[in-house]
Amino acid sequence: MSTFTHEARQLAFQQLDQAKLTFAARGWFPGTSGNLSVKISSSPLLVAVTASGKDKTISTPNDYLVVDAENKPYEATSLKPSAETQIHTAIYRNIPKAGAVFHVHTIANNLISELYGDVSYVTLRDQELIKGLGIWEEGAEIRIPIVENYADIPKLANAVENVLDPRIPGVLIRNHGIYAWGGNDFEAKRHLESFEFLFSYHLQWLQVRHLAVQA
Ligand SMILES: CSC[C@@H](O)[C@@H](O)C(=O)COP(=O)(O)O
Ligand SMILES: [Zn+2]
Repeated sequence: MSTFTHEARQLAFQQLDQAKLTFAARGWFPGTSGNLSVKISSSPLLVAVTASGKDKTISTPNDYLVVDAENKPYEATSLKPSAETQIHTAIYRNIPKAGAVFHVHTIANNLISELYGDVSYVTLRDQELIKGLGIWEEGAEIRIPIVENYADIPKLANAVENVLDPRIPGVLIRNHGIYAWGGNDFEAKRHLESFEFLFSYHLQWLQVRHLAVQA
């Protein structure tokens, strides 16, 4: 017997579609990259996730499916779950309050991950948008973990799992992209947008500062 209703599945698919088209309009899914998920049940863990290799700038009736805790389709389907589904389920397993996980490849998140990859984290401070991550303390400083981009997905998922920090809703994968999450789709989107703003600001700040020193 199914542990969720048809309506719950449809709502999750709609939320994924809305997030997908919004991010696609910003060019956040180059070359079919990126994947998104929304949790539909905690016990057992069941997750609505993007199908692998799809053009994420368009909507079709075959873009999403439901997977279980073993990353296998929960219902009969010809669709293949995202190749990186295991990273999503690792996050849900370790962060029980996570309700949605969004992954995008952007120039800004790739540059930041390479710039600070050798130290395995990037530190950001003195930015209003840190509040967008749900961190409201005065003068907050955040450390976003960075893991190496292992081709072996179980190894990559394990690396992500090992650096999860419940205070920081994101992990960078070096020269690959970011995984960001939140209690629901709205919060995961806010976190992802905040991270991307912080990364772009930081990169532009480094450039402007460099030019100012030269002048
Ligand atoms: C086509 S490049 C990107 C992929 O290798 C992967 O990193 C990615 O984000 C998308 O994989 P997918 O299987 O479509 O979810
Ligand atoms: Zn990816």
